[in-house]
Amino acid sequence: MIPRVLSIAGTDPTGGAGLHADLKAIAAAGGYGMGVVSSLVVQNTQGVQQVHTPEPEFLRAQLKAVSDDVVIDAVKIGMLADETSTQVVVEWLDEVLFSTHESEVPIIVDPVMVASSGDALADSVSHELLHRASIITPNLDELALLLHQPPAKNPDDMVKQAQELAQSTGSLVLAKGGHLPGKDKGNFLVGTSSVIAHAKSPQITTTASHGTGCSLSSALACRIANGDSLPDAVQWSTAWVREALEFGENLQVGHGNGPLDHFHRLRRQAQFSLQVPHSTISSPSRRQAVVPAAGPFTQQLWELAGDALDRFSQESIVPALMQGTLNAEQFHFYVEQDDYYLQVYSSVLARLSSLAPHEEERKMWAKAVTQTITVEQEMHREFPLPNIVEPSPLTLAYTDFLRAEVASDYVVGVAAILPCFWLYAQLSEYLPEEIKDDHPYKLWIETYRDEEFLCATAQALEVMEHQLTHASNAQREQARNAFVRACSLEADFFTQALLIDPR
Ligand SMILES: Nc1ncnc2c1ncn2[C@@H]1O[C@H](COP(=O)(O)OP(=O)(O)O)[C@@H](O)[C@H]1O
Ligand SMILES: Cc1ncc(COP(=O)(O)O)c(N)n1
Repeated sequence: MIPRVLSIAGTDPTGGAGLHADLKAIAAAGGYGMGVVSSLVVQNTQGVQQVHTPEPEFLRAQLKAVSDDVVIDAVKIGMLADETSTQVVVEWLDEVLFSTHESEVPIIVDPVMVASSGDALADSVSHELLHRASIITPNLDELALLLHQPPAKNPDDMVKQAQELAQSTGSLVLAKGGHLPGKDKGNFLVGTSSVIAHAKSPQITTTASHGTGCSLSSALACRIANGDSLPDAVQWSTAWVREALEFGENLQVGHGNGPLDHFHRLRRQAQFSLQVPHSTISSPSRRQAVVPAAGPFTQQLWELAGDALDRFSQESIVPALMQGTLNAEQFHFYVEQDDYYLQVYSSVLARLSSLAPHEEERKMWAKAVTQTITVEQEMHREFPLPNIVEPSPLTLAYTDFLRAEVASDYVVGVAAILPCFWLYAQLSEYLPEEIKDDHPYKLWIETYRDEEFLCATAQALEVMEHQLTHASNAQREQARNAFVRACSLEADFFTQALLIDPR
């Protein structure tokens, strides 16, 4: 079922806040958005210029038009400019929504009073409305205003105030930490006596903050209507808003505080590289290899890795992994897939060892098998993994590809396995200079400095160079193709975790 979510809110002709933001947020959260206009607001990213609030009958008629026709799975209420508008909504909730809908419809009230530009949008939010909310989503200042107290200065005080509001209204309160000092801008879902959920939102420095609160509460309404548990819905919407905030400036909308990129995640998912044919290499790599090529043949391969390396370093999990901001669920997925991959990878290395024409090469591949098994055992010690990992379609495509290439020809097999050494070795280039102790992936990324692995990569490159020097032209062509395909799969392998909806 696709949740049908109604937003009752004011407008923003620049599309970043109010009803416009709500509809985008609902769509991004997987729902069908509907909108009843409470006030027409002349505003842009720099501020509010005028507010026109239609007659109460007009608001009533809009609400009736929706509820006469559509089953509503959740309601998000934003700006209500005056007491009369609030009264109309309260009556509609009591007389229509609560009486005609069999199951309880979640009502998320965002007590909008002041726009992020500092302009007033409503004088107050009536307790009559707050009492009817399932969840109220005030920011720091709104929470303080509702309680007639000064704004909280730290998360603990914010939670205490949220608890007070929950007690006086009987509703849950999502206290939003966007304006808290400190590095975490996360949110707390609070009941009368306890914290039900906390979702972290590590600070992003951006001017694209217009409509953050509207978007968060709409996404929350939609995820609850979707059937998510409350903690899951809070996690999902907080992580999604943060991502939309992170990429908002790219939209280049307006000269003030611009909007979030509500559809950044969908855009990223749509760009997933499996759609790009492997043969379209547009930018030969000019970057320095951490482990240098072993001669002209491997140098040519390095240049062919250009596109994949760009994706690997910019669009995969690598940047977030290095910064420590990668979502835990995405990291876990990556580690699981890596575990499956390594099992197949070690069997492919073993096969190369059995095919190698010289004793030295046989020993080298066999040593790589042992190293891989050791890494895998360590992974199992450090990170709890299920006994049987289900490979994703992409992981399976990569591992099946390696199995097929190694079965066709030794030289081609070496070319297919090479990106796993070479691109992986490149990871040490992206390591932060200092990995702080509170970096959540410290243990993991420190292994990227492993000298033994860099040494094994140099040896694999020697083998490749030697084999290509003595190969036929047909074999070289096949080997190049296998290498480019494997580079692309390696980059995809590091990108696929981002396709998961993080919470
Ligand atoms: N600078 C930021 N870095 C990370 N997350 C942020 C930032 N600003 C806002 N958020 C997220 O957006 C949510 C809503 O923002 P907030 O400013 O608190 O609300 P409002 O837009 O109503 O003033 C925050 O609770 C937080 O989850
Ligand atoms: C119609 C309308 N509703 C709400 C806001 C608040 O926006 P923000 O989420 O940035 O506080 C706004 N600027 N306009």
